[in-house]
Amino acid sequence: MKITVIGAGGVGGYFGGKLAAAGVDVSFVARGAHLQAMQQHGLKINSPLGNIWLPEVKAVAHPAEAADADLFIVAVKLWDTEAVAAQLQPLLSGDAAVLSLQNGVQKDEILQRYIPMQNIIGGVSYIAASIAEPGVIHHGGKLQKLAFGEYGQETSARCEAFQHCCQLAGIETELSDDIAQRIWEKFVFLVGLSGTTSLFRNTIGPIRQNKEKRDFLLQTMQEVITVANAKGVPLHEGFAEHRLKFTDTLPDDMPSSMKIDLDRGKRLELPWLSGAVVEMANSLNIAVPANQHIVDELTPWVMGAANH
Ligand SMILES: NC(=O)C1=CN([C@@H]2O[C@H](COP(=O)(O)OP(=O)(O)OC[C@H]3O[C@@H](n4cnc5c(N)ncnc54)[C@H](OP(=O)(O)O)[C@@H]3O)[C@@H](O)[C@H]2O)C=CC1
Ligand SMILES: CC(C)(CO)C(=O)C(=O)O
Repeated sequence: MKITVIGAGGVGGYFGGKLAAAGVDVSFVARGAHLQAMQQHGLKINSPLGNIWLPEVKAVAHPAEAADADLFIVAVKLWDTEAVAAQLQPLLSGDAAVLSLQNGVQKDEILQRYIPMQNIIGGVSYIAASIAEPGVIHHGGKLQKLAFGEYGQETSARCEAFQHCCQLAGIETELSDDIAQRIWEKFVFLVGLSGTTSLFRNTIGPIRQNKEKRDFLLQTMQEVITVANAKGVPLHEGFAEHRLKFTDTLPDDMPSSMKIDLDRGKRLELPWLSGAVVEMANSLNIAVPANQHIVDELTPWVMGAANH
């Protein structure tokens, strides 16, 4: 299977790098200093699961330069989804697949504006990773899992082929027959973690150890469940507690990707995270005060520090 990874940052650089290290044919679409570094020195991944150095990787500036892929993995920030979808539109032929590993419950709707539904595979990624410096990915903790699957279909040869590649690379995978549900399940946890770590400007450890902040984290996740249920996505009330227990298994120093963006003065994915919860809740006449508070407090930073 030939794979083109668009966005070689925390998610794309890590998972693409692991696949390339296992011998899978991977091309990376990157930009700026990161692209230059990858072209000159390859890609490094520093990970508690073992460091990787790929001295030579295929790194290009545009998906058209790596268009003969069976699978395109989208791993740019949500701000860039639409631009990438437009770049991909003329390149897709036959059953070439597009798999977004981005966060949130709206990414595939954005892709669908440009890409036929039959080309889209649903997916979700669990990892804490970021670009440490151009050409270098830092993986924090040991979490590294992908769930993916066809929408409305049990499985497919292309999903099975990708699962095989992930298995070769030692990536934990779940080939899901209900990927829409898995995306919402991740959304519950993600909105809690991204909202609280950014709001309190801290990693998960001190937040979950403080009763007030822990309660706030739980409430944030409960609100997502209320919205999900109102939209017909079945998540039981106890699921927030379940996810809170999951956060207890994470390393103390784990941030969220949005907290890292906040620290680095970059744009925040807030509009698709707590922002989306508030928007959906408003249209359903539901109160989501915890998520509203997160949105109110972080909105001044949403376009990055330079615009604050
Ligand atoms: N980081 C994490 O731990 C996790 C992140 N996610 C989600 O995954 C998605 C990606 O996040 P993350 O990996 O953190 O993002 P990063 O910012 O680390 O990486 C994205 C990379 O893509 C580049 N890029 C953007 N647009 C293009 C383009 N058109 N062509 C080529 N390169 C491009 C960016 O460049 P530039 O910097 O110049 O914009 C950047 O280098 C997000 O939706 C995030 O929420 C999900 C799970 C975990
Ligand atoms: C919560 C986490 C770390 C889990 O993968 C994540 O998706 C993110 O911070 O973007």
